[in-house]
Amino acid sequence: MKISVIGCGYLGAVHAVAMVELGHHVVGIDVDAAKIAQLTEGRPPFFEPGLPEILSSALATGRLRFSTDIAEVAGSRVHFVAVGTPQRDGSNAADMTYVDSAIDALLPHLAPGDIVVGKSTVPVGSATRLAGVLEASGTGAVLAWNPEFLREGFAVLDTMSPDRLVYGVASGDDTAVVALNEVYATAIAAGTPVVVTDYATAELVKVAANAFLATKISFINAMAEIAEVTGADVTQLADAIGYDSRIGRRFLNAGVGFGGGCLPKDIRAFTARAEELGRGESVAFLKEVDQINLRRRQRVVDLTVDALGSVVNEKKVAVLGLAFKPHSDDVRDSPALDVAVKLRGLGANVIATDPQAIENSRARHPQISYSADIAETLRDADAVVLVTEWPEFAGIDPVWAAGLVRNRTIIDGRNKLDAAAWRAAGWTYLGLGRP
Ligand SMILES: NC(=O)c1ccc[n+]([C@@H]2O[C@H](COP(=O)([O-])OP(=O)(O)OC[C@H]3O[C@@H](n4cnc5c(N)ncnc54)[C@H](O)[C@@H]3O)[C@@H](O)[C@H]2O)c1
Ligand SMILES: O=c1ccn([C@@H]2O[C@H](COP(=O)(O)OP(=O)(O)O[C@H]3O[C@H](CO)[C@@H](O)[C@H](O)[C@H]3O)[C@@H](O)[C@H]2O)c(=O)[nH]1
Repeated sequence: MKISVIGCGYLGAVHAVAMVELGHHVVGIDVDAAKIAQLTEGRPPFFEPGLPEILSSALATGRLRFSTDIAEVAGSRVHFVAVGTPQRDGSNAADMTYVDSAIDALLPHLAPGDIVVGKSTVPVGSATRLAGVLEASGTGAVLAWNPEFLREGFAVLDTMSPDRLVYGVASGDDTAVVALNEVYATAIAAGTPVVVTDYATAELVKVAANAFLATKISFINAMAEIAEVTGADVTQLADAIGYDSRIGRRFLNAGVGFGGGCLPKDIRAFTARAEELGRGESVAFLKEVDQINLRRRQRVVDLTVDALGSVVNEKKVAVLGLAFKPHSDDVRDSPALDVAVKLRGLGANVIATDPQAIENSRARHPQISYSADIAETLRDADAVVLVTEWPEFAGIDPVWAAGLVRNRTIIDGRNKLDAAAWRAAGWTYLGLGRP
């Protein structure tokens, strides 16, 4: 099938390439000429494990091309819209301007029978409004909403083998269902469940899933706050409640909290949309989820300041991690980068390292010092803070690290280190929600 993908960021680039792997012909469109040039040369504009390999093999098939010219979508039957929906400036709501302009740009190039498929995460009600725009255009194209659930760091795997597929379609619209079943034929044949529903349910499935995940993380972080005043150990608590299969152990890792380009902005946009709908109270708890999450960042900062004896100025703090999670270079709303920025703001001499996220961090926060070298980062540090649990950091030998720093204090913002081993090497080890 001939497919277009509008928006080639973290979601769209992976989606475009994966669709070629599934046997389709794909054109990827983006307004960012530099991104399109890199993709055309086979260089992903961001770090995603496995993407360089499948991008090269997809380009080699001759069935993948990238362009800034939206007219090149002509001839495609299915048009995926994967542009950003970031938090709007000065508000919690989602910024829909990129989706709106992508749809407007598509209109002149659509033909009867074309399917426009939204993948971006949008406020509930958007698809109905956009279906109206398509209908009024007289192009004969129809709209479906097919939210995406991929995780960064596992984006290729999640796109090729999703847990489920959700299609939001207009009542009685079989054409979109048939077309999407053809697009995802390989995954469906492998047993991926398909939920065919209305627009509103599809839109809500996406934000409800992220709201649930964010709530689960803030729940365990709330328990960490209680553990901190009672001497309990939140990691053992998580293990013990996680054995209950109704609860499950996944997403119960207490620490510096969630970040990224999805969970934080999606729970805020959901709250804003519910308020617009007059149902703010139904999801008011998500504001608490957000607050608990942000308090954890401050907790790491406070622990570090205490460890420095409250005199932060000119003290050297080594920050291990900048990306919002391992296996990603994404620093959007990253708790790790936020902690580094806050400590720098208090006057500390912050030096931070990350296997992939230094460039993105430097572009946003040049006031911080960066090093690609772990030893250089640790050398003469007055305190060490681990905020992204890259395997490179979890594997640091505490005896080796002890020989580099000025003061052996480590704040483990992800509860990933072996506390006993670090203490045995002479370190003051401070976890979150752990005695
Ligand atoms: N990143 C993820 O893991 C993920 C997963 C599921 C859903 N989502 C959702 O997918 C959407 C995209 O997220 P992302 O992380 O890929 O964002 P992103 O910022 O990485 O990518 C968006 C891309 O769209 C391009 N763009 C903007 N306007 C355009 C236009 N009019 N025409 C063509 N291209 C345009 C931008 O230049 C950019 O490259 C968001 O709604 C997000 O919530 C993201
Ligand atoms: O127990 C946990 C699990 C995760 N996190 C943090 O939560 C954030 C989000 O992690 P994750 O959900 O793995 O990353 P994303 O790539 O942002 O994926 C989420 O957001 C995407 C965009 O909407 C969805 O598609 C995915 O299904 C959803 O998991 C990261 O900062 C993690 O460090 C924790 O603090 N504790």
